[in-house]
Amino acid sequence: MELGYLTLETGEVFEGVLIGANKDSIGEVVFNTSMTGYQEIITDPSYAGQLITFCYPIIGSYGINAMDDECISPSLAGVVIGDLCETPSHYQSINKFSEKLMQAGVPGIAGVDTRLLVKTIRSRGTVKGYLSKTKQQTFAEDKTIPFWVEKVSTKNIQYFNNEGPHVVLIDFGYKKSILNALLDENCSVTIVPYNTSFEKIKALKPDGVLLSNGPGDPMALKQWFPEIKKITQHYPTLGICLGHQLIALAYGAKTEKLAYGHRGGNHPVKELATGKVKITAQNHGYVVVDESIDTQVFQITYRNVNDKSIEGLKHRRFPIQTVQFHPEAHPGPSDTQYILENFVYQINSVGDKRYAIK
Ligand SMILES: NC(=O)CC[C@H](N)C(=O)O
Repeated sequence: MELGYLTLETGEVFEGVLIGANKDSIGEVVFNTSMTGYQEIITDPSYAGQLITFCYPIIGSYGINAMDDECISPSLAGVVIGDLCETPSHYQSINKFSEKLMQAGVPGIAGVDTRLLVKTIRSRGTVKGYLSKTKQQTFAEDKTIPFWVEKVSTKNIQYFNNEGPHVVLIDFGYKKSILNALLDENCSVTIVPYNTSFEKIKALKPDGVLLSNGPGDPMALKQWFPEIKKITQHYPTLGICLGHQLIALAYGAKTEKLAYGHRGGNHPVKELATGKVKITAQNHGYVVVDESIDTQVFQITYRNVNDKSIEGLKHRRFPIQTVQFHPEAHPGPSDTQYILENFVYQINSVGDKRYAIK
């Protein structure tokens, strides 16, 4: 085992042993508080370019299975973990965590005092980190921010036929479990690249449109806001995470970066209509700014219980709903899975009622 270092741009150095792909890596150091679901997390395209620190102390204990990948080629910058388990025990396990990283070309560092690292990020805010065999003395001033959505979005249109309503899924870096949730609801799904125009989407004759999650700053997609607005005005629409932010921006709202983001499977969110609190899966660094919402146009439907930030919106005239959290719940909890079911129900009620409602 070779020693390695995670150097933060603020100067702190964390020592550990290198695991996974043998390469240096630079990325935004973020942390995730989920107690399970490391496989789904490392394959979630929304983490593109980020170094994920797992708060849960042991990673790898139930191995890697054949079903839970969220994408084919993981795009995260690397992982930072406490204890690495190299002897997984689960009847569905086909691989070890460290082998999965190696195969995916993702570097990592284990044996790190992740509790101290998370405390550091919480006091400093999200910082850049450098993962390497050596301690990094200085950080090169690299001002170019990759356009991650373009890197992870599909290049080709993909079709999934089913008996139910036809949903166009705009891929900003979609998680496979969003597609699976739609297929479970009997939908036909067409996955299209992030930059598909309104006219092209219209030609596909959708019954509804879903704007997916995805990596990076939503403002990187500024030039597409007018198209997004047009699309949402023509079809029942659901926006998830980045999709939620893009719809808010397309209607003139603003987004801002959180100090250290919301990432984990235990984030409480209040449904304002009922006062009920749902425990949600989250993974985002940006939020929609409260004061920037035109409340004549959008109703705020959900709020984060911890910091009161906006977690959901509903258009007052058009059938548009958005959520900042992840209703596909992969990894869980599944408290808000009904949002995807309601979306399909809404498509059926808005449409020509051809389809039986489950
Ligand atoms: N999961 C997502 O869609 C993340 C959205 C966006 N990239 C953010 O960090 O806020």
